[in-house]
Parts: sequence; structure tokens; C-alpha cells
Amino acid sequence: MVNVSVLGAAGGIGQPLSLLLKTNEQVGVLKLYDIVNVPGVAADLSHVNTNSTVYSYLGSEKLGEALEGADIVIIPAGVPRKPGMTRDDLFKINAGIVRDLAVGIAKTCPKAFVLVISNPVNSTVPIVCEILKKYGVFDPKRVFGVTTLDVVRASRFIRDVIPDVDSFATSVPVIGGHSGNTIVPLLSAVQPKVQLTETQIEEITHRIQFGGDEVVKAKDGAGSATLSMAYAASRFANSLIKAFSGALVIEPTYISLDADPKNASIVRNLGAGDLQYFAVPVRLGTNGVEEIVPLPPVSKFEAKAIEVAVGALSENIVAGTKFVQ
Ligand SMILES: NC(=O)C1=CN([C@@H]2O[C@H](COP(=O)(O)OP(=O)(O)OC[C@H]3O[C@@H](n4cnc5c(N)ncnc54)[C@H](O)[C@@H]3O)[C@@H](O)[C@H]2O)C=CC1
Ligand SMILES: O=C([O-])CC(=O)C(=O)O
Repeated sequence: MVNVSVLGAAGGIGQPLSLLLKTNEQVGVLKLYDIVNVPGVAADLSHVNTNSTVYSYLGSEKLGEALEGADIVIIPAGVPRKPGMTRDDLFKINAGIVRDLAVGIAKTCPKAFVLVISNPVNSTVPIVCEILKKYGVFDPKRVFGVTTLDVVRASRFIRDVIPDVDSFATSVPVIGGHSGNTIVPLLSAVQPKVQLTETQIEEITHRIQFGGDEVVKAKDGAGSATLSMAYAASRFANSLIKAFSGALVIEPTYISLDADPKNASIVRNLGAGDLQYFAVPVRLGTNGVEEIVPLPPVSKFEAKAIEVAVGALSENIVAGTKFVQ
């Protein structure tokens, strides 16, 4: 049985994510933490007749209790975008929120697997890693930026163009980061293979990179993706939980490349250069990242996209790292 703590559980992502986690029978304890409204969310969820027990923790003085015994900590705490904002505009508020939560993790459950959803993921993951380093408890195999929504969108958007594709069974490696042109879908490596024209490749790539903006615009001031994000985060958490019991599971995720220095060199040779963090497909296991899955050679179009991504990503990583150091 796995103990999961959700930090920011009363929010737009936190609520449906907690519901989806409540339906996973491998979850024994589900701890919900927020600074508002969380007792009601927990009371509501606790009536769902799966075997896990739900607990609620309201306010920062309860953070330690919320993290006690956690195997997996999922962080959707923080503010979402409004139209006209970039994810980087969220740094001002979310960097401090994520830093304080990471301190709690370092002190209370340093061995937990940490799944970071709060934006800007390109910077919040370095923040979590730097805090864990400060406390001497950093394990690069255990901290994940959740980029699953990019992968979910990629397989769905391909079906919008080629209707006989089974979206659920289609896997698209998406590498780089999680914002605009730092998101690099490798459409040349879609499995099962699909035939796309150059124009389709350009259009689908752009849509995956800016899919978040579609939702922000449609919600018109009421936030960003929450339901598809909850689905994506629960898919990642479920994959990790499956991997604990020996299943072969591969998911792309934004990690410190120190998690697998040997295979990191393959990613570096693809164009990631000396970046410390990059989204890559990883094989998950009992230790978290078991290995970075080697990627096939990329197309010219993808190589150019990686080049563009690296510049922006590098700035985001420096911002996150400097914030803590
Ligand atoms: N990684 C990804 O692919 C995606 C990331 N996001 C990001 O997820 C974050 C959350 O989005 P939503 O759930 O829509 O926002 P929301 O505003 O609906 O919910 C955020 C929750 O965090 C809570 N919170 C704020 N400060 C906190 C603290 N110090 N400790 C604990 N909880 C705290 C709030 O009370 C609220 O309940 C945003 O930063 C958003 O940009 C959103 C979609 C996709
Ligand atoms: O667009 C946003 O701000 C939220 C997000 O990360 C996404 O939907 O991919």
C-alpha cells in the first residue's frame, strides 16, 4: 500500500486529482493539505467506497503532519495563469510556495517521491532539488516535473488530424521543458508510427507547445487546465505505483539529468548540451528513475526545436536554482 500526500488539494487540479487517486486501490492513505477549504474536500472524498483512508490538513502549521509517512508527494499548490500571462509570470508567487513545501518534504519525508505540477515547472523542479540538496537529502531519481499533460495532449491532437489513430494507445515522446517552445514533441518517434505531412508536423507541434494557452483563453480568467491535468498527474502517479510492483512503465518527465548520468549523455548529444534538467522518457521502478530511455535520432525540424528550447530552458533553470542558492 502506498501513502500519498497532495499539497494544494483543494484547488482546481487538487480536487479531481485527489478523486482519481482515491480510485486507485494501491493507495492506502490519502493526505490532503491546503491553506483553504480542504476539510470539506476530504469529507466529501472520504465517502467514496474504496479502501484508502482520507485525512485533511488545513494551514501551514499542519504541513509536517500532512507529510508524515508519505511515499509520494504531489504538488499542485500555487496560482494558475490568466489570459496574457506566461508560466514564467507565475514564478514570483509560486517559487516561494514550492520552496516552503520542499523544506517540509526535506524535514519530514526526505525519501518520498516528489511530483511537481506547480508552474513554471521548468523552474519549480530546480527549486525543489536545490532545497533537498541544501538539507543533504537530494536523490535525483525521486524528483519529477509532471509533463504528462504534454504527452496526453500530443497523442490526442494527433487523433484530431488522423481520426483512425487510437489516441490512448499512441505514445509520443515529448522532451525539453514545460512551457511554449521549450516543449519539444518528437513526432518522428510516435508509436505506433504515423504518417504526417510537414505542414501537419508544424501545426501539431505548435498546438502541443501552446495547448495550455487554448485552455487559459477558453477559461477566460477562471484559470488554466485542471481536469486534463488531474488526469495526466494521476496517470503519472499510477505509473509510478505500478512500477513499484515491478511493471515495466515508461513516462516522459522533467528531471535532473543526474538521475542517470550514463544515458544523459545521449540526451546531451541530441542537443541538450550541459543543461542540468530536461524532460525525457524514463523507465520507472522501485527507486524512481531506473533509466533514461535512449531516444532515436531526431529529425532536422526536431533538432531545430531542441536548439530553440535549450535557450529558454537554460534561463528558467538558472532562475530556479538562484532563487534557492
Ligand atoms: N504541470 C502542468 O502541466 C500544469 C501545471 N499547472 C499549474 O498547477 C498549479 C495549480 O493550478 P490550479 O489547481 O488550477 O490552481 P488553483 O488556484 O485552482 O489551486 C491551487 C491551490 O493551491 C493552494 N495553495 C496556494 N498556496 C498554497 C500553499 N502555500 N500551500 C498549500 N496550498 C496552497 C490554493 O489554496 C489552491 O487551493 C498552477 O501553478 C498551474 O499553473 C496547471 C496545469 C498544468
Ligand atoms: O497553461 C498553463 O498555464 C497550465 C499548464 O501548464 C498547461 O495547461 O500545460
